[in-house]
Amino acid sequence: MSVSPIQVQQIILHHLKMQLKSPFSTSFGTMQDKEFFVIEMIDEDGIRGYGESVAFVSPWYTEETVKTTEHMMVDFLIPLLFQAPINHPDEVSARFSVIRRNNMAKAALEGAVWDLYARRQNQSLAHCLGGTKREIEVGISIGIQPSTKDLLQVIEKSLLEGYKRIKIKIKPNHDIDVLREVRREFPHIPLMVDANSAYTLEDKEYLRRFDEFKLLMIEQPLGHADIIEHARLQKELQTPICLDESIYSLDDVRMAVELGSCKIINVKIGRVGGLTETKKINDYCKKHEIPVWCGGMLEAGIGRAHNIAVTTLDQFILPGDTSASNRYWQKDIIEPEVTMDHGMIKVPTGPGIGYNINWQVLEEYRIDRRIFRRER
Ligand SMILES: O=C(O)CCC(=O)c1ccccc1C(=O)O
Ligand SMILES: [Mg+2]
Repeated sequence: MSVSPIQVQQIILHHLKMQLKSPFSTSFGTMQDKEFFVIEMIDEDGIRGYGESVAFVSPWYTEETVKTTEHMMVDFLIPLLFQAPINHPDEVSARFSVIRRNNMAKAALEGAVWDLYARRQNQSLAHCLGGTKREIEVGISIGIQPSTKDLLQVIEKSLLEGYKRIKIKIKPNHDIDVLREVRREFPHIPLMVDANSAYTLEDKEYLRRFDEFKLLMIEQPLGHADIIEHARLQKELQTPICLDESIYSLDDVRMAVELGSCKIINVKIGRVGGLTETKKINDYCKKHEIPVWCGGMLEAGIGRAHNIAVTTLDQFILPGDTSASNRYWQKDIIEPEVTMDHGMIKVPTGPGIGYNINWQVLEEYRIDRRIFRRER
């Protein structure tokens, strides 16, 4: 165990490209694979911490991309980390605050600092964050399927596998008819929808019809940056609105809660800029009795492990999108892989993220590697 400051000596960016087991479709389009960086961070004692970037190749979900992530890390954020020792990972977001936004780039590096810190303490990341759960509940996010028949089959299979709640992606002309059939087949399952910003306030009357399906929530129906119109919509809906794309920070959460724009928050570590900001959102939402859950970005094992750790925080009271490794991957880059049993994932207790890197698999998927050293 070490209480001395962390001096980051070396950062290696492993650029990976992994094929999804099956394509994932949303209101924006279809993804066949995931490209991202594994961040390997090494301190003076040779102890290593790992992070994973979550931005996609194209900026459909947020403005960040794989390329902007690399640019931000290489030209701005990594130099800031080398500049001075870090007493505690909570300092990293403050140090990064001289750079505007680019939250996913920041979170990827900050995640590696947290893992490194936890490993130096010989404690689990979940413990270092203040999380207490020993296992977490797992929901599934099901992409838009070729037909409703396919969707019903995927739902059936997911229920048999034990998932605790079902989320389906919707878009205009692929919503109420689909929901009617899903509810006919599965009248009582915990069900929610995610629109990824596919509607506008002009659809208000139409969206009110969703209330009859007794959904747990409707995720991000309106504009990706909108807070005001979601507040107008929430007043008209019984179904709770959950914000995803609109939430970049604790300040956004505060505005949304104060204006009544949503009743539930989806937190993605990358979108809000890291684990420290996630902790703050957890604490604020606890005080204001707003349920929180952890969203997913089709992460490989390292990102998945960070999601598991953060879901152990006390206000993460709804099942999230973080599933087992085999939900998306033929082979994951960690060992052991993340597994699910009866809709639950056991939180690892080993140091840091609690999983080891499977280097053989990682190297199979690696398309590039860049090494950065601190100048003395
Ligand atoms: O299973 C996952 O990792 C999350 C799936 C998902 O819903 C999603 C996947 C990619 C981009 C955005 C979203 C979303 O939550 O809106
Ligand atoms: Mg979403």
